[in-house]
Amino acid sequence: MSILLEETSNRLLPRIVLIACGSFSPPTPMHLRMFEIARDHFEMCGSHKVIGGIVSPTHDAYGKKGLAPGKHRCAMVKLALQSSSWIRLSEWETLQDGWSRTQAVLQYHQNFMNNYINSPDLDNMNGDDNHVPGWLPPSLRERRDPVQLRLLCGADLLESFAVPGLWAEEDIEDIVSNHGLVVISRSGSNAEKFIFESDILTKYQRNITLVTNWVSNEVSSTMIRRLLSRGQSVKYLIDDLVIEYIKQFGLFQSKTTSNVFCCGDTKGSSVLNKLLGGKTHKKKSTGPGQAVQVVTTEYGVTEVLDEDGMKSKKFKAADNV
Ligand SMILES: Nc1ncnc2c1ncn2[C@@H]1O[C@H](COP(=O)(O)OP(=O)(O)OP(=O)(O)O)[C@@H](O)[C@H]1O
Ligand SMILES: NC(=O)c1ccc[n+]([C@@H]2O[C@H](COP(=O)(O)O)[C@@H](O)[C@H]2O)c1
Repeated sequence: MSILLEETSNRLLPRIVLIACGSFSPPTPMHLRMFEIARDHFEMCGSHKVIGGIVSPTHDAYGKKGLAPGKHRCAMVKLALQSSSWIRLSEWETLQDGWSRTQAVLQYHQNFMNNYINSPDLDNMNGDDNHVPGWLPPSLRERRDPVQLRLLCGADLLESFAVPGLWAEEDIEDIVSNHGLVVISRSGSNAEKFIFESDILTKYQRNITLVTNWVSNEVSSTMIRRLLSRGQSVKYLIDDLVIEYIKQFGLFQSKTTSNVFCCGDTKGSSVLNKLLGGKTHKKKSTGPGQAVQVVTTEYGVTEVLDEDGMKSKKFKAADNV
């Protein structure tokens, strides 16, 4: 809703900021479309004012196969966001010592925004460090009322809540009760059914916004990596600037070449160090990202697929959540 509309309707809408957590290896147009679809939804409902969007790439230690180094993923997200006036990159996760749980990511960004809104003296907000991070929505201090940070995700991420051992129950509860979820539909997933089968999600259903994406686009990072690894074109599937960057740094190349920059891979590290100006990146392959793709195949039955689409686990969605 425009400021004018908001003013004429004589009420200030509660403000929200959307944050998408993921691998973004590489970022695809759908990662960013999620934000536009969600903002349109809130604007059309007239229920909230979306004042910013944050893309937060996960740490290298997440350990998912195909994860390019954080520095490259952040650079690609920045390029993909060049044409956006309101979605911004947060490098915070990638700069931590290890992988951060999504609940901790939300808490960090939420606390930072709360402090920023309430800080009487902007410059002293971070103590000695006056740096205001680039991910902060510029209009944050235009009003002093609180801003809620909501987790924006595709329905497959919601369904990953049921992967045994992947998410702590208290984290799920904290995310849905204190922040809220905005879930974009994705083919192969059934978010409504998934919520119905989960007691926690049903309890906090009012904090979960399901948005139907009527113009679905099944381009995924996995598909892009697959085409690239086969030396095939990805033009018109992802941003030209991102394609240029991938070419320039030789990312996602075929496993038979020497510079494969996947997590856990040690062969490409010397080439990688050169490209990164001699900096050594810690690479652990033991993070929770081993469960890479979650697909609901029939009502209530969820499959966890590995990178090559091989079925590795099959379970009832409600078993875990
Ligand atoms: N086509 C899509 N439709 C809806 N949501 C999507 C789509 N692609 C990605 N997302 C969402 O974007 C977020 C970040 O996802 P992620 O980086 O894992 O993308 P991905 O393309 O699914 O990656 P990968 O193929 O490596 O598993 C997740 O919440 C995911 O659900
Ligand atoms: N317990 C948790 O907080 C938890 C578990 C698994 C994945 N995640 C996050 O969800 C996102 C999933 O990304 P992918 O869909 O690329 O695997 C990542 O940002 C990852 O850090 C969080």
